[in-house]
Amino acid sequence: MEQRVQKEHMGGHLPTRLKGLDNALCGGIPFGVLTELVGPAGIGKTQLCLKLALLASLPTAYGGLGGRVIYIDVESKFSSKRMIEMGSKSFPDVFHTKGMAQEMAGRILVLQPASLSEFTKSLQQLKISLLQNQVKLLIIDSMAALISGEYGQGPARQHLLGWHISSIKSLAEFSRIPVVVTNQVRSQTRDEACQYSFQGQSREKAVEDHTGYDSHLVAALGIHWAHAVTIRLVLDSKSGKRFIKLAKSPISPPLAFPFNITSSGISLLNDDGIELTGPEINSIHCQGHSDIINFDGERFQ
Ligand SMILES: Nc1ncnc2c1ncn2[C@@H]1O[C@H](COP(=O)(O)OP(=O)(O)OP(=O)(O)O)[C@@H](O)[C@H]1O
Repeated sequence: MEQRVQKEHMGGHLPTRLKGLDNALCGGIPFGVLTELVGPAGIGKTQLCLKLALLASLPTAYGGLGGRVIYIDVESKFSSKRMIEMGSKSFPDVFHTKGMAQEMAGRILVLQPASLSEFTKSLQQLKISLLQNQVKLLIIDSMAALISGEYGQGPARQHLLGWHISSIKSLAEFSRIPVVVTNQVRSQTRDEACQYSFQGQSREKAVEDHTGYDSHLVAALGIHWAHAVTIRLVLDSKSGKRFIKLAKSPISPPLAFPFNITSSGISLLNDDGIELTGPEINSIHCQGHSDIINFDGERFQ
C-alpha cells in the first residue's frame, strides 16, 4: 500500500483546476478518502461534479487522470450536453481533436439507481469493477436523495445508511480513488418550498411566501456520515455571491473562495481564499441571515 501511494499519479490528487482550492488541498481532491460537497439546491454541486468527471476522464497529457469514472446519478441530473459544453470551453484543443470527446464520454459510466436497494446492489458490485476497469473517480450525486421520502427522517434513516457509509469509505480506501459525494441541506420545517433555492425567480418567491418561517437548515445525513468524510466543501451564497468553503480538511485552515458558474463550469473569482473562524465555517447564508449546518439533526444554538 505504501509503494502504491508513493507511485500515485499527481501525488494522489485529482486537480480541480480551481487554483486556490487546489493549493489549499495540496493538489486537489485526495485519493482514498471521501470528499463531500454540501449546499442548498441550485448552488452548483452538480456543476462541480460534472467538471470533476471531465477532469478525471481527460487524457493525462492534458493534465487529467485519463481514467474511467463511475457517476451515480440519483436525481437524473447528469447532463452529457453540459459536460461537452464545459469541455469544449475549457479544453478546446482536446475537444476539437477528432474522436476525443466520444472517447472521453465512453469513459464515464452513469448509473441511475431507482431505489436504495438498487444502489445497495451497485455498491456490492462496485469493488470489483473499480479495480477491473481502471476507474479513477467515483461520484455519488446525491447521497441524500437516495433516502429522501423513502424511510422518513432523523435517526432511523441515518441508521439505515450506516452500512452504505462504511462501504463507500472502504471502497475509497481500498481502491485509492477520490470519492466525491454530494449532500443537500434541507429546511427543518420540511416544507419543500422552503428549501433554499438560488435560481432567481423561484428563490425570491419561496422566501416571500414563507416569511416568518423558522427555516434553518440541517445536513441530511447525520453524524456518522459527518465523521466519515475527510474533506467537506460547503457551497453557499451571501450577498448575491457564491462561495466554496473548505470547511473540513486535515491539512488546511477553513477558507472561503468566491466563485461563479459560466459556460466553462465553476471558476474562482479569487484564489487567495478568505480565512474563516467560528460558526461561519459551517454556516449557510441566505437572504441576510445565516444558519449553521448541524450534522446531528439538531440545531446549534
Ligand atoms: N451553462 C451554464 N452557464 C452558466 N451557469 C450555469 C449553466 N448551467 C448551470 N448553471 C448554473 O448552475 C446552477 C445549478 O447548479 P447545480 O445543478 O449544480 O445545483 P445543485 O447544487 O446540484 O442543486 P441540487 O441540490 O438541486 O442538485 C444554476 O443555478 C445556474 O446558475
